[in-house]
Amino acid sequence: MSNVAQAPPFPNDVPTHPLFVIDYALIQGGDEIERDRLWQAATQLGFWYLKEHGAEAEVEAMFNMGKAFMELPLEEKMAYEEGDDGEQFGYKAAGFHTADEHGTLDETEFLDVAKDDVLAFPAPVHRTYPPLVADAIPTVLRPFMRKSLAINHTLLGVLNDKLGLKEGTLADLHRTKEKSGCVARVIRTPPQNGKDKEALERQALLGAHTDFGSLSFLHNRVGGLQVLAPGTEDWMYIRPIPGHAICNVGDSLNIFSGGLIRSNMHRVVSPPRAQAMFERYSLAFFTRPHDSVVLRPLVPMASTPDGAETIQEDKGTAGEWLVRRLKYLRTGNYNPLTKLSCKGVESYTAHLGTEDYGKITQVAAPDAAVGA
Ligand SMILES: O=C(O)CCC(=O)C(=O)O
Ligand SMILES: [Fe+2]
Repeated sequence: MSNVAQAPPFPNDVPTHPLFVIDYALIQGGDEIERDRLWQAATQLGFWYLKEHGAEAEVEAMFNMGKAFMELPLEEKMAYEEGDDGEQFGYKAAGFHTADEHGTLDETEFLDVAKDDVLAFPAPVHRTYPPLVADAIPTVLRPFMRKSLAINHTLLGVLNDKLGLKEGTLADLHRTKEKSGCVARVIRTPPQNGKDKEALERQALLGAHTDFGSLSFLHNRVGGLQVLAPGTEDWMYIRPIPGHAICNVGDSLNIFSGGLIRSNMHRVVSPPRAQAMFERYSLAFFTRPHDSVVLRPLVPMASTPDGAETIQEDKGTAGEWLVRRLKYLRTGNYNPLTKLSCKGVESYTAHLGTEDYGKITQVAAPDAAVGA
């Protein structure tokens, strides 16, 4: 166990939302039942646990590198700040994203390292990184990314088949060699002690959002991640389970699937109870379509329960989608008086993705799910 996991275990008396547990070894072996369960998880909530993924050692090394980076002096990190133009790689300081439509500041720091920079290293594709991060590219970042990419591509292959798409269709929209927004992210939030209970329950440290790309491979050590399940109004914690990654679907895959595969709302709040007194670290790898891919449905569109079609037209390219979503999350583009960005576009709502499309499938209690 690394030194990022000092907090006590997630409490047993805090309500949590159950998730399917998908066994990656069975998926790799082509097990039909497990492939069906992955499809159910992806279409019902769009979140599942993944066990037997074989990336634990790489994840651990990433946490240790990420912690060393986060402990650098703020001014060193600020030299790599992502800025207000939709740049998605580098460092995002706390308070630089709005956490809600009122312009509340987020409390989350990111280290975002591009897949393209890691695979082409030492040649920079998008940007350079602090020496501590650059030095870790061959030994830490590259092994983590290679595993994450392989896992997400295997899962995409299953979803490709279940959608009835010609073999390789989704793979062809996520070509590793093309420039993309694929990124490894280390996430830190500060200890939350000293805040009153109500503030803790109310305040998002990372605002409610859907992910921008296709598949996210997430590693939580302490609580804080919450989902808003379809048909419900209460945010529910997801329980971190040792050795289990949390996988979730993002907007691009939701759009490709005509709304069938769900990109669900989630956020980060204070870890519960005694865990709140500790820093929270988490780690994600986001697989996103390459930048030039046009986001549009590839299968007939799903309908909402009242029959209304949800995804009407193409949404521009994956690259444009990312820039728009990131840019209008930036505090620097938010005007607290008019809620208009400096450039005269509605700011917070201008960043939104497929959050409105999530009313397609009713969530059923997953079988054999744990975490509740
Ligand atoms: O830290 C987490 O558990 C989730 C982070 C997240 O949702 C994101 O970075 O998109
Ligand atoms: Fe997310």
